[in-house]
This record gives sequence, C-alpha cells and structure tokens, in this order.
Amino acid sequence: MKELKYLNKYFLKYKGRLLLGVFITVIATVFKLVVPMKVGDSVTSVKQYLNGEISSISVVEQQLLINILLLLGAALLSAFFTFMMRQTFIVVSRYVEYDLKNEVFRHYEKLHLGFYKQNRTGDLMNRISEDVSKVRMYVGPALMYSITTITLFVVVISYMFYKAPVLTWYAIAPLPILSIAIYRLSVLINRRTTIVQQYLSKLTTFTQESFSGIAVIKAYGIESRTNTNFEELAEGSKVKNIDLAKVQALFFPLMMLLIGVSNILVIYIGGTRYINGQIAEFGTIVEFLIYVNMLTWPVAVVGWVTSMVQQAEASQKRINEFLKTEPDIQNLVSESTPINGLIEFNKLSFTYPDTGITALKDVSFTVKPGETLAIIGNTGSGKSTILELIGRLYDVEENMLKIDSKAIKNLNLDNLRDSIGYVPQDAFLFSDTLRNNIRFGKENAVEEEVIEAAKNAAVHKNIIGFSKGYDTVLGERGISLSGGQKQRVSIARALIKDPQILLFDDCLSAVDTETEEEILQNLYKISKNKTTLIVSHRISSVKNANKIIVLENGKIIQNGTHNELVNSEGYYKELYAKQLLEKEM
Ligand SMILES: Nc1ncnc2c1ncn2[C@@H]1O[C@H](COP(=O)(O)OP(=O)(O)OP(=O)(O)O)[C@@H](O)[C@H]1O
Repeated sequence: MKELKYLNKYFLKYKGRLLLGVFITVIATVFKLVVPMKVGDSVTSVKQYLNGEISSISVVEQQLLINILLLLGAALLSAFFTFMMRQTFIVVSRYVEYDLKNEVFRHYEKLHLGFYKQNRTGDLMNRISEDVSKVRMYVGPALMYSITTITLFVVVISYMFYKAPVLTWYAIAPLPILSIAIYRLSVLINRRTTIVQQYLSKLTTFTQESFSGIAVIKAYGIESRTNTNFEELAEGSKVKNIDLAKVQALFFPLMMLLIGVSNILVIYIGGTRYINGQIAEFGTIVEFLIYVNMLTWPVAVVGWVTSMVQQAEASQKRINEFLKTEPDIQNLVSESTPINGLIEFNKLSFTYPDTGITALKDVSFTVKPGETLAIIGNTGSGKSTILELIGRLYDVEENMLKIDSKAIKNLNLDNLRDSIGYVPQDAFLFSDTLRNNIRFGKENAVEEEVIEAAKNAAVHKNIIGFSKGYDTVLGERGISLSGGQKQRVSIARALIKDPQILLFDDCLSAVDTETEEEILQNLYKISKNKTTLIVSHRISSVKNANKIIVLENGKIIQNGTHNELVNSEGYYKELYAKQLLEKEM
C-alpha cells in the first residue's frame, strides 16, 4: 500500500462525497436486512397457523399483507440507496481518474527529450491509460465493495449471532474458503489478463506500424509476409484469450458450489436444531438461507478486492516512477526576461548524455539580431545539435552559450522558447486542418495572419488549390501532403509566431530551387531585426547569409561569407562546384 499513499491527496480532495458515500452504504445495508427478517416472520406465521397456534386465517393474512408492504418498501429503499452509493463512490473514482490522467500528462510534457528516448511511446501511453484505469478500480469499486462488505458483515453477522449463534457458525464456516478461492482465482485471472493485454499491445503496434508503412509494404510487395506475421500474432492472442476464458469460467461455478454447501449446512443443522427445539422459530431457517446468499457476494468480493488492490499498487508504482522523474531542464528564473536574440557560442563542446556521442567540439560564433548565420556540413556533423542547444533542449556549461550576454540557464525558459520559431528537419503535422496546423504557432491568430504566414512560406497557392483550402484535414502525420508542402506548412507555423529567433533545420531540402528562392526572399524581408540560423546541405540556401560556418565532426572547419568561402580552398568550394555542376546537368 506504500505506493497507493500517493492517492491520499485525492481522497482528501473528495472527502465530502466519500463520507456521504459511507453513510449511504450503511443505510442501504440496514434496509437490506429488513427483507430476510420479514420473509422469516411470514414463514413463521404460516407455520404457526398450520400448527394451530394461530386459529384465525384473517390474522395471518393481515400479518402477511403488512410484511409484504414492509418488504416492498425496504427493497425499494435499499435499491435507491444502493444506486446513490454507486453515484458517490464510482463518480469520485472517475474524478480521480480524470485528475490523475491530467497530472501525469502535464508531468510528461515537462520532461526532457532524453526521457522520451529512454522510454517507449507505448509504455508512456500504457501508464496514462491502462495503469490509471487500474488505480481507478482501487479508488472506486474496491473502496465501495470493501465498505459494503464491512457494513454487511457487522450488521448481518451480529444479527445472525443474536438470533441463532450455533447455526451462524455453521452458515459462515464455508465463507472464508470461498474468499480464499476467489482470491487465488482472481490472481490467476489477472496474470492471464496481463498476458492477453501484452498480446493485444503487440497486435496493435504491429497493425499501426503496418498501416503507417503501407506504402513501403506495397512497394516491396510483402503483403503476404505481413499477413503471415499478423496471423501468427493473432493466433498467439487467441490461445491466450482461451486460457483466460477457462479460468474466468470457473468463477461463478465455484461461487455457486460454496453457496450450495452453506445452504445445505443451514438446512441440515437448522432443521435438526428446530426439531430438537434449540431454535424457536421455523422462519429462522428461511431467514438464514437468505442471509447466506446475501453474504456470498461480499465474501467473494474480499478476494476480488485484494487482487484489485494489488494490481492498483503495481500500477501506481509504475505511475509514481514517472511522476518522480525530475525534468533535466528546469526553468530557474521566474521573472520575465525578454529576448533580443544575440547568440554567442564560446568554445562550446557538447556530448549527448544518453549515447556519449560528442556532437560539438570547441564551437565558437556570434550571431546578432538582424543577422543570418548559415550552417553547412556533412550528415552527423552536429548542425541540428547547435539548434537544439539554442532551444535549451539540453544544458551546457554556463559560459559556453549565452543569449543577450546571459548564460542561457539565466533566462526564463518560457520567454526563451516563446521567442524561438523552430522548423525541425522532419516536419511534423497533426491530423487536423491546415489552418490549425499553421495556427499551432500562434493559437489566437486571425485568418489574415494564417494566410500571410502561408504566403511567406510559399504554400498559400498550394493550399487554395485544395478543394477545401485551409479547411483540408490532413491524414495521420500529414500523410496527404507532399514532402515539400509539409516542410512549407511547418515553416508557416514558425513564421506566424513572429519570433525573435528563427531556427531552420534543413527545412528546404524537399523544395524545388525556385520555391526555395521565393521563401528565402520572403525571409530576408521578415527577418530584418531577427536572428536567423539556417542549417542546410545546399549552397543555394546559405549563400545570402551574413556568415556561414562549415562543420565537420562537430568542429568548425571553415567560416566566412559566401564570396570568401568560394574563393578559398576547402569543403565549401568543393561543394559549390559540385552543386553547380549538378544544376548544369
Ligand atoms: N538526441 C540525440 N542523442 C544522442 N546522440 C545524438 C542525438 N542527436 C544526434 N546525435 C548524434 O550527434 C551527432 C550530431 O548529430 P546532428 O543531428 O547534430 O547532426 P547533423 O549535422 O544535423 O546531421 P544531419 O545533416 O544528418 O541532420 C551524430 O553523431 C548523432 O548520431
């Protein structure tokens, strides 16, 4: 229960409703007790009439009528309060589920990129859905059934002992066996359910990947191989489901068997004791039969609840593991620090903490607001890493990276990220309308702003060419757009933000040279007072920049303007000559 202590704050939050729930449960149980009592009374009256102890039939009839009315009233009230009981406990559990999901999601969002690399998306999703659902079972049904069981036990068993103590011992003797058996069965069911869920998760991942990569599957003509793999997984899933069904099928027969044993004991022992005169009223036997049946479900529930709590404990442990993970990147400054955009790298070296790869070595440069710095170099030379460090996705030593002459850590993180428009290498678009994908950069942007950003990113004409224009809904990950269109929507999203710092990570690679030129011209106008960094493999994208640096294995091997670099021997000149040749061909 150590891990579940985390939920106590939610119990406190909803204490009013929970206390009301407990009160209602007690009332519902008391009314439940009236039913067997009145059935017992009625049977006793009839028996007394048959024995000649009551001579007038009308007296019996009147007594039966009163009993029936009381029975009906008690049953109705008990049903009403049982309904109210579920309305309190189950509703509270849904509130807690909602709160916990939001808490976990908010926490996930704060965590650093390294966390997402170490943990698989499926696992993150499972903890927020599956695990939270299991925890809800503890907050809702487990708590509700525990309280019902305790109340029913205290009230019913005390009354049974008061009525016929010896018979009570016999009647409740099989109940602990039932409880233990159900517990064992529940553990087995849970174990098999977990396996079934693992198979389901494998099946879902496989299906999702197959459909996401359907173009590759078709292009390679491997549909039949994919089918076979799917069938194998489905077969495994079927076998495990059948295993589960076998143990689940035992649940009710086992319960019925043990209820049957209790019933036989009540009839046999109760009958013998009535014949011997040790029980005064014949109705007591009938009354006890109803009690035994009433107690069976709560007793079975003890076993069920125990396994529910165990599962919730395991799930909460997994949730706590992530909730206790501190984000590596923390906002250390609470006051606002507006950003002008002077970026200084001073002998910066950086090693990725998770892989130990040194991506940058001794990198120094300065970019002032109004300037454009272009970064060029082979793949893996560290270009994207420079942009990631400016967005403070990773931390470096204080004096190595300064913005506006302050160590990046001494800037308010929200201000910093707000002032950056970042266009990543892989344009990621949401399954939403084109308008909302662009507006993602500025939530409250009006239509004119969306259109202007799209025009500057040279994608407006493409968008109005679609039959639904800006209302076109994209497929998953922007599947219905071409690579170049996706890149340009992603650029429009950064431009609409009107940020002080613009970071473009090789985001013109899928755009033809004419459109590239158009975008660069627009950028030239927009970024007059902004700091711009452009990463590219193409000379055409970088030639107009104020400064160009050439990276190789994390080191700056050349720097200067386009004219300077084409006139000195080295990587840049060679690349220029090669790309010029390609263009001419
Ligand atoms: N998130 C990461 N975690 C660990 N290592 C990384 C990470 N990102 C990049 N690296 C490593 O750091 C080095 C520099 O990568 P980076 O992405 O900065 O290169 P790049 O010049 O942008 O390459 P490309 O032109 O292919 O995009 C590479 O060796 C890469 O394997």
